Amino acid sequence: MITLQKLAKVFNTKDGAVTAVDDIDLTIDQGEIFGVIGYSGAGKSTLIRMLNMLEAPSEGTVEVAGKPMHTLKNRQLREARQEIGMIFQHFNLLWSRTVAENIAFPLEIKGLSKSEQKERVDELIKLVGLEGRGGSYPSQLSGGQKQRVGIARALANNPKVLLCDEATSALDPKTTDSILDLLVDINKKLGLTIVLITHEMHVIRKICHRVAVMENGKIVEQGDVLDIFRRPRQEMTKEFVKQVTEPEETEEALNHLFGEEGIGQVLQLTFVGGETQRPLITDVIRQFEVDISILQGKISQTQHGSYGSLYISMRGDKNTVKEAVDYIRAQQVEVEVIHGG
Ligand SMILES: Nc1ncnc2c1ncn2[C@@H]1O[C@H](COP(=O)(O)OP(=O)(O)OP(=O)(O)O)[C@@H](O)[C@H]1O
Repeated sequence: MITLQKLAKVFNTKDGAVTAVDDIDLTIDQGEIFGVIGYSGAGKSTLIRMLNMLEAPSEGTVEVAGKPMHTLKNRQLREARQEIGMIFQHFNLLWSRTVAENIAFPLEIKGLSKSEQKERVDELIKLVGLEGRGGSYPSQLSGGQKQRVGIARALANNPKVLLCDEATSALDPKTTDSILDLLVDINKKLGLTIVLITHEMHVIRKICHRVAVMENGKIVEQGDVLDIFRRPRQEMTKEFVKQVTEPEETEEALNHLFGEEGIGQVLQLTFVGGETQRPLITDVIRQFEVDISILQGKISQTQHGSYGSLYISMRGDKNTVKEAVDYIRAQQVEVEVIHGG
């Protein structure tokens, strides 16, 4: 559905050239929810804005829904853009227009009759759960409701692709989740391809099928969300995975524990899918002369199944501990020795 080849963007500023996107190759399949994660300045916004040519590439090609976007101009570009909806962090609504009038805006531009517009607006209002609010003005809505208007407007022309530029970054955690649920719902109902950019791994975990990690304009790692959680390779990816698997206070609490006598070896186990339900710890203590204390555990859900993260401390004879760790590794469970290795 989307193919990027050797895509690059260089901004020429007073202080010299800034390479925002650096030689990116990427393919996104139809019906996929694809996330791009990175810290501020990584180049995410520039990348997503090149998908609909809000930003023109310096080099490379962008193909969306079979159209070579980088070659199109004027009318052809306007037509191609109708296949690509977009939502923004700060909603970009028209404040002097009601909810219904905001949603109708792209339909007006397309030249639909008043009655056709009304019919489509009613459908969209229902789709995004804003029944009864069509006559309200944006200033009378909550942040979550404003983003629902943004989504309805972006979907008005039945696009094939929806681009989400930090669409939940201005919302509180509960509202974020309700908007993410809506995006999953729309993806399933309409078979829409969704590309989102974010700096929050929670967003990736909750709704994305695949993810790319961006740093300094490049994609440094990409893959299925579950695989990335299970085996992050790059330091940057590990940091993002920690946002979800390791609450902030964990590191502090563990560091405190490391100072205690007899803590033994502290291990982080990561397991996915059916493995999350295996009685692994029972197996280990039945087979090896080791003592295990569970320090912290968590199971999280992704679009492709669950994964768990468990911190344990293991004590016993050095060789036996090593054998027990090797045994756990042989069960397809990732083991990281984080203390006493
Ligand atoms: N119009 C512009 N002119 C000059 N430099 C720009 C422009 N837009 C972006 N940049 C630079 O390109 C780099 C990437 O910016 P970009 O906004 O794409 O990153 P980002 O990952 O989306 O970060 P953020 O979430 O903070 O927007 C930054 O160094 C930024 O300063």
